[in-house]
Amino acid sequence: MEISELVASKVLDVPDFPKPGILFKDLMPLFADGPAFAAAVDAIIAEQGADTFDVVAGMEARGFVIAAAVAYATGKGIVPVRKAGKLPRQTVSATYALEYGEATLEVHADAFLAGERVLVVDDVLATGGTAAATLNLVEQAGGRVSGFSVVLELSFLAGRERLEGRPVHALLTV
Ligand SMILES: O=P(O)(O)OC[C@H]1O[C@H](OP(=O)(O)OP(=O)(O)O)[C@H](O)[C@@H]1O
Ligand SMILES: Nc1ncnc2[nH]cnc12
Repeated sequence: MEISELVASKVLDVPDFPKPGILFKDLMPLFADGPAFAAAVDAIIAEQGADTFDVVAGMEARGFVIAAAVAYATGKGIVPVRKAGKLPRQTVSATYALEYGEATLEVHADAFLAGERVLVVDDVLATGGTAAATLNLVEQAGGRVSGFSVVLELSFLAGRERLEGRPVHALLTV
């Protein structure tokens, strides 16, 4: 089965969550299925190339699931990009709008070596607010974004346009 079909078969649509009018794409069935989760992680690594990055960054919370698996499978480290107030040392931060609200993300100011190649991964690309903020934070903290992968892209929310021509890999675009 194609990876896009596999992902499609493991995503549940939940209407009106977390707010009326939002169609929430729930990826928990994909995460809970061992072979399907492994196939998704392997597909992200294959499309990016394991030798194209030095470290993996993932956004709290669902991005951590993918990022940790990609990091472990490739023998790289993981840098968590966290919601405000969670990191103990000096941070760089960005506030942004997402499909159903607003959030602030932070990363430690010394999280990356100068010029380190950083693969950014998340579960969903919706409006692109989270992704745009994260890519900027990685660069503010001294890293170089080598690629950005998501499991699922919601193209009707135009997240790609917000990323101003940066390449995005999605296992499934709907
Ligand atoms: O493209 P955007 O409109 O920014 O939306 C995408 C983001 O929204 C979700 O995270 P959320 O902030 O809901 O947090 P969670 O992972 O903690 O559930 C998702 O995991 C992405 O990070
Ligand atoms: N519709 C949606 N479903 C799941 N995660 C999301 N993150 C932002 N919008 C989302």
